[in-house]
Amino acid sequence: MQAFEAVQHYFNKGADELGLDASLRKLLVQPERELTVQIPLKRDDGTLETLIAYRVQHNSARGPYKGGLRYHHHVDLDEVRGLASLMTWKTAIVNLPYGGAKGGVTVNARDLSKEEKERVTRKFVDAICVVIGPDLDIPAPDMGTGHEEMAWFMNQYAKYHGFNPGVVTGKPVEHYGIPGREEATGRGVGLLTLKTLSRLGRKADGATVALQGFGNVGSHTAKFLTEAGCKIVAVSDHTGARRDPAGLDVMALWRHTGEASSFVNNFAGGEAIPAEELLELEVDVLIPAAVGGVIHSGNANRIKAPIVIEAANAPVEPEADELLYERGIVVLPDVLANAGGVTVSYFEWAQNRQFYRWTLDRVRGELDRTLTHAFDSIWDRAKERDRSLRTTAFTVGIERVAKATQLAGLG
Ligand SMILES: NC(=O)c1ccc[n+]([C@@H]2O[C@H](COP(=O)([O-])OP(=O)(O)OC[C@H]3O[C@@H](n4cnc5c(N)ncnc54)[C@H](O)[C@@H]3O)[C@@H](O)[C@H]2O)c1
Repeated sequence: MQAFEAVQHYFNKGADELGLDASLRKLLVQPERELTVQIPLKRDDGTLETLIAYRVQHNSARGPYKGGLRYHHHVDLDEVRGLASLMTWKTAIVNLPYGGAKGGVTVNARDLSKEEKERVTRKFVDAICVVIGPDLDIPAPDMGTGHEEMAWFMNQYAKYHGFNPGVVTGKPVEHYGIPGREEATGRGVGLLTLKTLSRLGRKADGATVALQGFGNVGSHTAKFLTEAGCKIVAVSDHTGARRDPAGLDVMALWRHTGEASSFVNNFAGGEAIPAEELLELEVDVLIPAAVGGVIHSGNANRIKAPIVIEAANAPVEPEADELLYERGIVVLPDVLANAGGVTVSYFEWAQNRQFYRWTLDRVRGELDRTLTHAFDSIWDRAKERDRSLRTTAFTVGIERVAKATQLAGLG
């Protein structure tokens, strides 16, 4: 199933719960605006390459559009559309005053030098700056982008519209960013993993975890869960996977992938395993934190973990989601599990608009409170109505967006 169709599938299940009529469904499903642009990239060797980039603004009923920028070679319009609509439901589910958007450039970020990345980012801003702004659409990091790209983004935007740090979130802390944004998505994933374990009567201490992806989200999730007493027994990235039933040395892996800029395949700890095997290990918790579509109808019946936490966006395909639900496997959906990033982005945006600084303690406290509230209400409602966490989360999000749409009128 294509990315946008998959989100529509989940949307329809939530809309069915609410008895939403067909005309309102159509309005809420269609993106409000889609932009496809070209990015001329002058390579370091002087050659010219033309890249394609997208910004999809899905819905703004509850506030300015909000969503990340992805630099990845698989990016296409359908994927960006799917991810943009996912953001609409995510911001509504955690009750942030935002709509949903997403952007992306079809390019392998690892093939670009730092200078080339900067040129791509600035050209992207040149192409989309008319539809971006602190009250209009606020990008953030996603796969292949981080705080450096956000700093270039803000700087380039200022050349058109003047200084305004609230145009983008995920900026460096020293440059109008907020402490705790870098760790926020992983911290949120970790926090909600602990809550899921606790609601299922399982102990965090000694719980075994397999983690796919060791980028921003995966590495911070691993650190948080290790500190909470969990054992990260397997980790993978795009180069390979390592396993140690006694628990991998997560901080050594941090140094290896961070300071040493290396990859999982040549990490000295544990033993190498085929990357696909990681998903099928007998562990307490499986956390896909890399790309979409990794759990599908072909491998869903081989998943042995009783808990799957969707740290990545859309890692479980809809057919697989049904199979896991039938087997009693608890899936914490992406729209809730990885909402920590956009939540702290909201704090950063609010801080920028007030020219005020938050402390790390305050950021963490408010993040924990926001996610706990969303998690508890969705968990309780799912149990009361005997629905999956995903369908319940979508129901809550759709209810809020539909209400805002109706209250504003169509005038
Ligand atoms: N960064 C955020 O704040 C944020 C917020 C919400 C959701 N997400 C989602 O989380 C996921 C990861 O984002 P990120 O920011 O950590 O990206 P990143 O670019 O920092 O890291 C991606 C990681 O995934 C690995 N990877 C890529 N392909 C793989 C494969 N086929 N198998 C195993 N590993 C693979 C990479 O090697 C890398 O370790 C994405 O789905 C993203 O949309 C990110």
